[in-house]
Amino acid sequence: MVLGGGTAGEQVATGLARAGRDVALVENRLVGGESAYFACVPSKSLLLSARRGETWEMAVARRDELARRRGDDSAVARMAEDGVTVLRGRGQILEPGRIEVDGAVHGFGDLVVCTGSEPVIPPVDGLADVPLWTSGEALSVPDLPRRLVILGGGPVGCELAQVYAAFGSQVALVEASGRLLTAEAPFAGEVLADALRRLGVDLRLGAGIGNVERKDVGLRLWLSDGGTLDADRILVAAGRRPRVDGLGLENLGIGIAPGQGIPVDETCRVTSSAGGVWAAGDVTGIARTSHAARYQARVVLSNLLGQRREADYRAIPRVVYTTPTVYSVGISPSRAGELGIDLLTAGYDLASTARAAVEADERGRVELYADRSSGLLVGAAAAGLYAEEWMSEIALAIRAETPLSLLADVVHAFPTYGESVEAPLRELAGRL
Ligand SMILES: Cc1cc2nc3c(=O)[nH]c(=O)nc-3n(C[C@H](O)[C@H](O)[C@H](O)COP(=O)(O)OP(=O)(O)OC[C@H]3O[C@@H](n4cnc5c(N)ncnc54)[C@H](O)[C@@H]3O)c2cc1C
Ligand SMILES: NC(=O)c1ccc[n+]([C@@H]2O[C@H](COP(=O)([O-])OP(=O)(O)OC[C@H]3O[C@@H](n4cnc5c(N)ncnc54)[C@H](O)[C@@H]3O)[C@@H](O)[C@H]2O)c1
Repeated sequence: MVLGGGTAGEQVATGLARAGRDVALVENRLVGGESAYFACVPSKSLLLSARRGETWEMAVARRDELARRRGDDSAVARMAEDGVTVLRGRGQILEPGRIEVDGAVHGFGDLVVCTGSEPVIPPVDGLADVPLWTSGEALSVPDLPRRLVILGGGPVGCELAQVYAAFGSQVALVEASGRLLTAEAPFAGEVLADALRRLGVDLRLGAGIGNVERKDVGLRLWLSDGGTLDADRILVAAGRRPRVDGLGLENLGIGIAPGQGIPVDETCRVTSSAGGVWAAGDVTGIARTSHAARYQARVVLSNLLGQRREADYRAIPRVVYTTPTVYSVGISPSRAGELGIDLLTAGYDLASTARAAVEADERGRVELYADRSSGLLVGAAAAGLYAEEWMSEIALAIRAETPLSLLADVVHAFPTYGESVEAPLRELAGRL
């Protein structure tokens, strides 16, 4: 029994059915989940349309086409072809081996929980009384607000600020911490802040929203730093939490701390359950990207099919698909500080590559982080055009624990942005 038919659930169910197992998938919205209809695909489509200079109408038409007009007929048909039984409705676990789906009770042997995550709405005075968007609405409705305030400067807030500003909305972004993409290397947030400001985005960093009030026309927001903002629409992009409420997990003896994901071990088996219960994707709270959800799904699949497999999260990329792209992988400088790792850092400005001159785009930088004690690369960050493509070799280097002396000997084609990693790799190899 697979509970939740998004990125992770679809992959687990299909894989098990193809291996000849008897599988049911419970889904209460759309088979395919957030990514296909309300998150990754529509946001990347709008960002590309913005880069190409398309009109808003063309961009919305393209987005909706790619998001399959938010219909899952083809996804459900594919499931049926693979032999998966799709149970439409909300699933709630009653006891070990029994689940209720909209009034009907079904039995199961193994259970895989893949219920994803949901947006967090911060407790701001007046916020509950005004019409709000979360990313789901922002990526599925045809409206282009004249004045948009975005609450939160993480990946969602930054990507959507660029989209709406590029299509002509007057965008303000309010971020409580002092910078964008707080968890990543500081230079990445600075490069992105510069790009957003050039598009006309009003960045209010280091401020929260005190309260919100409805006006005759639109809304007024009072900020914690004493400032005000007027808007026609608020988009809340203040983080997401694992979707665990109301699933009946307590009936399997699974306890979860507030705001946390379902605790799993390295095989993605739920640690506090009696056995036969697994989890994959955002609901585990571990990596919260589609590629991580698919990876965990493959790990669950192997283990359920009798081949032990352990997940390794050391080199899962984190990408913000703005222009320029922000790519991070492995340990960030702040995480290294928390873990007490003695980090060696070497960086390079993309402006010094020949490719930057050819592209007439000199924005950005790359930084590589090595652990002085192990002598290995443990993290990297880049802000620059196409960084999501040319930084993949660094993910491989971290995952494969490739010696720095060998990495420093790798030759990159001329003229590419990829050449930018050569000097920092040589520097790190020389300092170790
Ligand atoms: C705006 C935005 C942009 C993003 N862009 C990217 C990107 O570019 N790249 C990237 O890698 N990641 C991106 N992400 C993250 C990515 O969308 C998620 O990591 C991914 O969708 C998680 O997949 P999942 O299978 O865990 O959950 P989901 O795909 O959300 O699937 C969970 C499913 O479970 C169902 N469900 C929940 N509870 C029940 C229940 N009780 N009964 C029945 N069904 C239930 C839900 O309806 C849903 O379909 C983005 C996220 C957002 C919000
Ligand atoms: N390209 C991608 O892979 C991609 C894109 C978008 C989202 N995602 C996933 O979606 C998840 C959610 O992204 P997100 O950007 O919503 O969350 P986030 O947690 O990364 O960022 C939320 C931001 O909102 C700020 N904030 C919270 N409350 C606030 C308040 N009251 N006032 C002002 N600021 C406030 C926080 O300081 C934080 O910087 C991420 O974990 C990410 O993995 C991935």
